[in-house]
Formats: sequence, C-alpha cells, structure tokens
Amino acid sequence: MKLFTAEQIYAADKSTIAKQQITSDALMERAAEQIFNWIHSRMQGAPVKIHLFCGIGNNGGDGVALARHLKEHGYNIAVYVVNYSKKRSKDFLINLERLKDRKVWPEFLEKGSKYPDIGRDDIIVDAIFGIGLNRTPDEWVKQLMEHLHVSEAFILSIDMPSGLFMDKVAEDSRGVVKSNYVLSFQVPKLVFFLPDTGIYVGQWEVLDIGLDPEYLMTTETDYELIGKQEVLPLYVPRQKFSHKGTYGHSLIIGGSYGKVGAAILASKAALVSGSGLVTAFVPKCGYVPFQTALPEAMVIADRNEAHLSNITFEIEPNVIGIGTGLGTEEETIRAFSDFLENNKTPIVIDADALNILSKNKALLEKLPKQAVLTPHPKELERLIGKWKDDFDKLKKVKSFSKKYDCVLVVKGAHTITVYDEKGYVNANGNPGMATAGSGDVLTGVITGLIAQGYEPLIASVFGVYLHGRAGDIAIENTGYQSLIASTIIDNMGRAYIDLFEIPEVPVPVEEKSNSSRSDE
Ligand SMILES: NC(=O)C1=CN([C@@H]2O[C@H](COP(=O)(O)OP(=O)(O)OC[C@H]3O[C@@H](n4cnc5c(N)ncnc54)[C@H](O)[C@@H]3O)[C@@H](O)[C@H]2O)[C@@H](O)CC1
Ligand SMILES: Nc1ncnc2c1ncn2[C@@H]1O[C@H](COP(=O)(O)OP(=O)(O)O)[C@@H](O)[C@H]1O
Ligand SMILES: [K+]
Repeated sequence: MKLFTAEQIYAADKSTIAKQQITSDALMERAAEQIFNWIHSRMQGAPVKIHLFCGIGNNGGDGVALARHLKEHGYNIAVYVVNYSKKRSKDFLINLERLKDRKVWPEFLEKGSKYPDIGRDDIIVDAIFGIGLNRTPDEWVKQLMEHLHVSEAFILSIDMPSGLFMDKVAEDSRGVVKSNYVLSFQVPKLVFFLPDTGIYVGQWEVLDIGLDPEYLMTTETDYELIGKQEVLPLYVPRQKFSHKGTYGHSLIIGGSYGKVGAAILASKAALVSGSGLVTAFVPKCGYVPFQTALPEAMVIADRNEAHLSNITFEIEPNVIGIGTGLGTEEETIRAFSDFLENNKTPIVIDADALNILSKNKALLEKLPKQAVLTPHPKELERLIGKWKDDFDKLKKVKSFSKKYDCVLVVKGAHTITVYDEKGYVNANGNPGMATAGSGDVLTGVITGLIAQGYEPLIASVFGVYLHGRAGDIAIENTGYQSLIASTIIDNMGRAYIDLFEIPEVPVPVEEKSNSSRSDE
C-alpha cells in the first residue's frame, strides 16, 4: 500500500472531485458516512456519551458532518468547535449550518473557555486537525488536548491524531492527541509507523472514501507499506525437477566464544527460509555445538579457538551472511577487512560486522554492490551518526544507501528497508520479537532468500515480512513475553503457508444478526 504525502492526498481529493464530478462537500459527506457506519456498526445505538471536538478546517468539517449523522440516529452527543482560527473552511461552514438546522448548537471553545466534563466511560471523537496541520497548536489547544487525555475516555481520531504533522515530528508532545483508534481516509500515513510519531496511534484502520483509483495507482510514492498483498507477487514457487543446488548455498560467518548460538540461529533461519545448503564458518569452539544443534548445516572451523582469525574458505557460496556473534577482537577485525578486500559474493551484514564497518568507514567502499545491512537503532547510529528525529534519520539512511549502493534494513517495531531512494515499511511483527537473537534470525532469513535467487532488495523486504509474520503466528501460542528467537524459526513454515491462506471475509454485523441459520 502506498504511503502518500499530504500534497498527494490533496491532489487525489482534487482529481476525485474533477473526475467523479462531485463537490468537495459530497466527498466530505462520503467520509462522514463511512465514519458513522463504522461507529454505528459497533455501538448499535448505545447511549454512551460521545463528545465531538471539531476544528474549523475540513477535518473539523468531517467531525461536524459525523455529528449530524449521530444525532439523526439518536446518539447522545455533545459537539464542540475548537475555534483556533478565523479561517473556517467552506465545507466546515456548510456542515455547521446543517447541524444547526437539526437544532444542534455546538459549544465554541476558545482561549480561556472552561473545558467540558468528560467521563472516563465516554467516547471522544478527535476531529481537531487532520493532514492540514502546519504549525504547532496554540497553548490553549494543547491544554485542551491534555484535558482530553486526563479524562481517560476512549479517543477515536478522524484521519490522524490531531497535532501530528505529516512530514515532521511535533516539538511538544502536549500538542498531539494520543489516539486509541484512528480511522484514516483511504490510506494510512507514514507517521503511523515511525517510532517518534507512531506512539500517538493506538490502532488504525483505513476507510475507503473512493478517491480516484487512477491517481492512486499511477502516483509514485517515497514509501510503501508492506503487507501480504505486496509480498505475494514476490514469492517464487519451488520447481518439481529441482535439487538442493537449485536453491543456493548460504555461508554464515560469525560466532565467538559465548556467542556461537547467534550463528546457529542465523544458519537455521537460512535453512528454514529455503536455502538449499548452509555452511557455517565459526571459531573452533563452535564446531561441536554446531554439529550437535544443527545437523543439517556443514561447518568450517577457524584455526583459532575463541574467535575468527582468518576468513578464507574453498567453497563457493552464492551468498554470505556475516556478523552474528562475531565479536570485535583485533584479529577478527583484521580477518574481516582481509575478507572484504577479496569478496565478490553478495553479502548480508549484521551485528558486530556492522560495528566493525562503523569504526573503519573505508571498508564500506569494499562492499559488493547491493550489500544488505541490517542495523538495529544503536548499530545504525554508529553507522550514520546521530539524527534529530525520524525524518532526519530517513534522510540520512537514504543518502547512506545511495552513497554505498547498499540496502539498509532499519530494524524496529516497523522495520523500514531502504534502497534507491525508496522506503518499504513493514506492517507486521510484534513486541514479543524484542528478544535476544531475533535479529540473528532475520539475517539468516534474508541470506537464505538471496541464496534462492531473490534480489537483495526483494529478499530484504520479503524476509522482513516473513520474519514478522512468523513472530505474529508464534505469539498465538507463546504470548509476547515467552516468545524466543528459536520459536520465530519454528514458525517460518507457517509464515510461508499463510501467504496462500485466503483471509476469512468478515460478515457485516446486520447480516450476521439477521441470519439465524448461518451454517446452511
Ligand atoms: N475534500 C474533503 O472535503 C475531504 C476532507 N478530508 C478531511 O480534510 C482534512 C484536511 O483538511 P484541511 O486541509 O482543512 O486541514 P485541517 O482540518 O487538518 O486543518 C485546518 C486548517 O487549520 C490551519 N492550521 C494548521 N495548523 C494550525 C494551527 N496549529 N493552528 C491554527 N490553525 C492551523 C490550516 O490552514 C489548515 O488548513 C483531512 O485530514 C480530512 O479529515 C478528506 O480526507 C476527505 C475529503
Ligand atoms: N517492538 C517490536 N515490534 C516488532 N518487531 C520488533 C520489535 N522489537 C524488535 N523487533 C524485531 O526484532 C529484531 C531485533 O533485532 P536485533 O535488535 O538485532 O536483535 P538481536 O541482536 O538480539 O538478534 C528486528 O528484526 C526487529 O525488527
Ligand atoms: K483528527
């Protein structure tokens, strides 16, 4: 799913209005009806108090139009206009008049107004600002937002949590609504997935308001959200007349005394992602544990007991995953540098191998083209330097990826893979995956996919998806706390199978309650 900028969404609105020959007011009505239907199908007329806080732009217009529908269906509402500017939008005013025609008189809130009482079991609709926010809200609006939070009532935001910018991070967190649920029009927004701004978004859902499909299809975006629909076309089926050689040979280089497990996890992950053969290159101390824990893998032992000292081998792998559990001994750094000097094989670089690169930036020039780097936030900081906020980080990541022609897999709650000026934002995964070794598993998965012939960028995007999906399937049995990296590996098979499982089509509520014999 593409992640559009505010400018692109405004252009889509415009194109929709022109092509479908409707007014902007009709589009707002569509949006409001969609929100109303969403609420109504869940609340079924329940008399819970709904407080609607509406700005004076089109986001506020959506809120005011929603209030009219709620009123017409007998809901218990209170409407407030957050009067932060004199510049009211045309469609806001049209909808305000319609509301007054139905004898609903909103309360106008201004600087110094007393804020309304809100019970913790009430519902707040947040329609103060949408994608049009262009400066920090006034102090009194921030105080109003704090008042909403203090109430502890459930907050449903329209389109965006009010106070979130589309392209930068708010300086003052008091000026952003912490939303429990966001109903976002047509497309989710990039800021929902970044660590600095995603914290304001509890859950989100997209409402289709029928924006011009042609515009949406043909417009290129800088970021794309990756889900099953996006990765399915990437999948390459296995052939009947194939053999293990068809699916490549991965070499995992890593491990050191006390950290051999990291290399085992990566090797096993390469196998379960489908690599035909896997060899591990480990220090001597890793030989026996490796052969015991993972009989499917072949093992080459370094002459050194505790860490790698000389990375040379006779085999010809078609991809190398390096760094998991590697350590940063002087000898290992030298061995890694010598190895890079001669290596032409596609490579996935993680953990200590990244740390070595950070300390010896000249080595970055030696990487084969489209090397995949998989840093967690600390490793990324060592690699690209400190950043001001998430947008600054993404800018730096893009220029780093361009400079060294590498695929950067920026790991996090929503891992973002960056290459060729474009970012692929992973939608799945869960906090259970914040556990030792889950990154080692990802390295193995991406390595195993490259072994099978997937291009490095595709392998990264697909690998991150499969890894996250395996983690999501795993927690169905383990819960968050008890998920360990090995269990992600154990569920890779189910993640593959799940690609082809057709999701259950949800039955609309009315239909469900009307059909007494649904199993016929
Ligand atoms: N065509 C339509 O009628 C549609 C409207 N939609 C709604 O329209 C929203 C965008 O509406 P707008 O462009 O009117 O913008 P907003 O309603 O987000 O903001 C209102 C206006 O306030 C001003 N403003 C920005 N920051 C301010 C601040 N800190 N203090 C005071 N004033 C400030 C800006 O001029 C801005 O246009 C979307 O988020 C969505 O909710 C669409 O999603 C659906 C189609
Ligand atoms: N809160 C989270 N939600 C989703 N995925 C997460 C979360 N925390 C971590 N992950 C994923 O788990 C992995 C952690 O990698 P890393 O920090 O390198 O672990 P390790 O070094 O222990 O192997 C990454 O793929 C990351 O995206
Ligand atoms: K809003």
